[in-house]
Amino acid sequence: MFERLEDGHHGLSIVRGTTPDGGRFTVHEQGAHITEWTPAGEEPVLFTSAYARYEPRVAIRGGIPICFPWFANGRKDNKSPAHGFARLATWQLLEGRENNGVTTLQWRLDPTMIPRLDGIDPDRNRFVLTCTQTFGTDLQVSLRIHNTDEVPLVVEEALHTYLRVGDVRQATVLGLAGTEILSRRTGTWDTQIGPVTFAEEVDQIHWVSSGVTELHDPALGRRIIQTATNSSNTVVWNPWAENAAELGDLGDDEWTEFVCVETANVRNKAIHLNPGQAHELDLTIAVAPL
Ligand SMILES: O=P(O)(O)OC[C@H]1O[C@@H](O)[C@H](O)[C@@H](O)[C@@H]1O
Repeated sequence: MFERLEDGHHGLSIVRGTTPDGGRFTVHEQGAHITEWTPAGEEPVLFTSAYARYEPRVAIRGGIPICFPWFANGRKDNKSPAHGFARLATWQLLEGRENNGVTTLQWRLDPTMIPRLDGIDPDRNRFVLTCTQTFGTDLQVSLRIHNTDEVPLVVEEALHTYLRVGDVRQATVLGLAGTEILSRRTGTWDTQIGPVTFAEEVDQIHWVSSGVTELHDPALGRRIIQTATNSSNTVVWNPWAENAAELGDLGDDEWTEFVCVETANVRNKAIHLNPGQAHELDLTIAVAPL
């Protein structure tokens, strides 16, 4: 069961629903942004800040922001807003349906739907972005970009998943050993040895070949398994205490409660599409006991 609530949450429109087994989800139309997913019998899987701002054209801290058509400030570090405009735009709900205990929502965005885009991205191409979200015992998210222009299109993208943990200091991310890493803090390259652990700020882009990561969370006694298809990068981020204190939309202690493990195609792995071509990025999130 789901319902669309116009101005349903601090003046923003949302789709909110439950699955027959008792799972819950919320999606904000701004950004087609999943802000809650709680499968039946589980703690919430996604972290959303208690201090998140819910205002038109302001990014929501938590959940799954969709970063598009650039990541951070873009490949040349000269774009704003950070992480592109898709997370600030109001998407159109194309369809919602329920089938065999799962709910599927399909969203659409094209550049004509974004106010004042000329000031943000004067060089944009025409494209259609579709996001399909399926809520059941797993969560599936597909992001499809279709180049509807007559010239090639190059875009970066990320599903910037904020995963909720009991205590980041005990958490580890497996599945990235041996990958090349670019530190966004220092700009240096390295190779990941063993699992990613957290003892200070972590902000790094991995170049991956396998699409499977596992976040181990001893404090909540669970694993969050993410399986990605057509993704060449995984970004791992936790701001740690000092940086968190500078983020007005994050509580001073909330940095302990999440790890971002982001499914992405960025930098030299940006998506190149000829006219008429399409690309689909797929992610499945599942939870299991540790
Ligand atoms: O504050 P924002 O724009 O949502 O970005 C949050 C973080 O997103 C991560 O993906 C970046 O690697 C970090 O550098 C950044 O700080």
